[in-house]
Amino acid sequence: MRTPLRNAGALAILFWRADRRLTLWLALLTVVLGLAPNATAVASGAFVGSVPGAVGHGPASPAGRQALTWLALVSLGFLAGGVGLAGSRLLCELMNTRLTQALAATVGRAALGTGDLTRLADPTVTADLAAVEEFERSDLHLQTAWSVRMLLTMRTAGLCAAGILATFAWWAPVVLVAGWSVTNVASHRWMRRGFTAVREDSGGALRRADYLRGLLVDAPAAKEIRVFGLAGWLGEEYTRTWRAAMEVVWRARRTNAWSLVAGTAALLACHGVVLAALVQRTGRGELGAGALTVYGLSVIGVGELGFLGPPQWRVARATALARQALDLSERLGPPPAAPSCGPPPAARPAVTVVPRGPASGPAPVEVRLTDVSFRYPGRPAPVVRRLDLRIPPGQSVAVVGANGAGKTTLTKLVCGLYPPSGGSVRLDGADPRASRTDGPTHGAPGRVAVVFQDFLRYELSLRDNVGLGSLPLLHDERALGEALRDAGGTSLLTDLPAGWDTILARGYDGGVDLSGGQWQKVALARALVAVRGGAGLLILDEPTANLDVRAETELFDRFLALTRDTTTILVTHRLASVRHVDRIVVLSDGKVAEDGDPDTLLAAGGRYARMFRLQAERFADHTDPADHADHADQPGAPTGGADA
Ligand SMILES: Nc1ncnc2c1ncn2[C@@H]1O[C@H](COP(=O)(O)OP(=O)(O)OP(=O)(O)O)[C@@H](O)[C@H]1O
Repeated sequence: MRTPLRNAGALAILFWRADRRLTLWLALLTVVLGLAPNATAVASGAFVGSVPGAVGHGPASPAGRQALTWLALVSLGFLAGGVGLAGSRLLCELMNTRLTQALAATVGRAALGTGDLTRLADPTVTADLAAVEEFERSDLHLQTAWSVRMLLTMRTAGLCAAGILATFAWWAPVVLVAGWSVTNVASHRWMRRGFTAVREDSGGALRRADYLRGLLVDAPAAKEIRVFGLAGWLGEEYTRTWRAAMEVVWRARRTNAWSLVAGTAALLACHGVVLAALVQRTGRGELGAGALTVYGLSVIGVGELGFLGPPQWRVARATALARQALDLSERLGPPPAAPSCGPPPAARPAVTVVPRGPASGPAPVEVRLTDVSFRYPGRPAPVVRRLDLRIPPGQSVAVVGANGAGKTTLTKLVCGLYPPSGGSVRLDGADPRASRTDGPTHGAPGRVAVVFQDFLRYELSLRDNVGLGSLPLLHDERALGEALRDAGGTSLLTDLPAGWDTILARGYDGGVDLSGGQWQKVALARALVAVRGGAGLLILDEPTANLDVRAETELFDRFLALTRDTTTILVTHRLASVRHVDRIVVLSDGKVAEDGDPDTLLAAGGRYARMFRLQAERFADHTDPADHADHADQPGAPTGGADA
């Protein structure tokens, strides 16, 4: 019993958070609509009781007028019920919109509120987030307010009917409620087994089935699936997985069907006892036609106390989800902590901070990692081991190393996306995970701009895709245009049908998808906008994989020139592309293997020099590795890794 009550409490909190006034109005309407049918039943009984007198003495007689008054009250009761229903439908629609927003805000803020990604990697959190998201995507949540209102109205009406029936015999409502309770418990048990099976036994399989179905219908997956001829296999795999998941639910329900039968039999028996008593006392002349009508309607009315149907199931699901959503927000910590790198989330409030323009230039950030170790949650071995690195403000550093050396992990730690397992990461002396939610800098642009390998491709306009680097510059077309130009994407603006307003995704009116290289330019432009907006540290983590090495070199050089006053970290495995950085850091096995300026490292003949020569010598018929190092990406070619 505690769990349903806790869940109901969670939904009540969500209602309250969503809109207090609307909640109060709905509560009032719920009570009125619950009382109305009982008042109508009493008026009906009185009308039936007054009919013989009215027939005997005529409609103009006092008895006739009394009958007509009762009839008018019955009609009024029906009318009030109808109007109340229409009104509550309207309020419920409004409430659902507010609830959707409250739920999204609760879960969204909770997810964003995590200063780092550690807890988001927790499988239980992922499962809860997926469940809430699935609920939001389903039609169910659009019926939540209506279902809650309906269920509470039913229960109010049932309670009122029980009170009326108690005036016939105190035990009558008790017997009926007992009958309904047995049925209720039996049905609840049957339902719960189904839900438990979904959540605990087949939740993973259902998510997998959902993922497989997504692969079948999602546009981005369509290319590979068609080329590899996977559609048939995927279709079968989806059906098999879904059936296997549902079989668990069906089995749970089949094996518990006996409880439904027993519950129904108990309910029939209890009704039989009360109806028999009513008939008996009517037969003895103790009850008139009016009283029989009222009590008969009350017997039916008490059913509202225990009736199980779609509203109850929907409310059960909504309350459970509300609990999950609140649990999530409690577990994930206090919202909202602004992420410390990358473009700020679109939902962040408008900023009041005056952005630093390019004229003054953003103050470059000092990066300092002291004795940093890091292990991914659930992974036994550390990926970064006791690493020390100081990057003075304004320096440009290339981080190089073999696949899996820990380059991306290092950038994530610098961004504060994960807390180090040991040691400390400081940007200008501050923890990059520190929240910026208080004080006048609330919503200020991040001090770190980053473009990851798997940067975000927002299904939004070109303007948003570029401008989200710094919200204050979102509508500054000049700044956005310059950033796009500097990222080499000016032609995009002229080629796209609606210019800045073109949605960068198919499936929207006039929407256009971009090529991989074009997307990279957009992402780079976004980072440049962030730098204009005040980011003093720019990290490019191989976002240039789609470019050949010459284009990558040109781009890096252009970026280094553009961001001369910004601390810059470039991650790449093509050493020729980063010849013009101030400093090279070679990572190997999560540690700094070599550190120095490119010329010194090359002259020293160590690991970096070997890597550089290997990449160059592989194409010995050419003299400049920059001309050819892109071929190093070919199968079998050295990756430029420290162990190459
Ligand atoms: N989210 C994660 N969870 C668990 N392990 C991870 C995660 N991300 C990376 N790793 C592991 O950490 C190690 C370092 O990965 P990282 O991506 O930092 O290497 P990298 O040097 O950037 O490699 P590449 O050049 O291939 O991009 C790898 O062994 C990888 O499998």
